[in-house]
Amino acid sequence: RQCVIKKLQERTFLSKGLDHLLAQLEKKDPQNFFAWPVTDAIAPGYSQIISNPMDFSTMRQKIDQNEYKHLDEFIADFKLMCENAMKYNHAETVYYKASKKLLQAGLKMMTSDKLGWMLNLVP
Ligand SMILES: COc1ccc(Br)cc1-c1nc(N)nc2[nH]cnc12
Repeated sequence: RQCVIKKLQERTFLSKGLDHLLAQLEKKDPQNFFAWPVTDAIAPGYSQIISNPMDFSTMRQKIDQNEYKHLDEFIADFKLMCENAMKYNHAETVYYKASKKLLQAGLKMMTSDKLGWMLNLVP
């Protein structure tokens, strides 16, 4: 019973931390390019080129549904989201440049040692 309570506490602890990280990352996307899924209407042929789409609203859903067991799963979705934009868009576009900048700033924030406490939560 105690271990169940402990697991639940750890889980809310992790999701609180991920909530905070997501909010920090969203602030780094002022044009809201990454707030919602990219549609084929916005980007012709996107769904044929990008097989695993990702965006901040989907990451929010996954936090709320406890789908992230570890910080590195959250980081992997963030990287996927940025890499998708760099795959579909050419290097001189505003989207490619915004995603490169977001990726660098986001990883710098998330891989700093002060986040070590989140890395081993919820085994
Ligand atoms: C949700 O996406 C958008 C929303 C509004 C506007 Br304007 C552009 C995009 C968008 N466009 C393209 N070509 N590539 C992307 N990668 C991530 N965002 C995008």
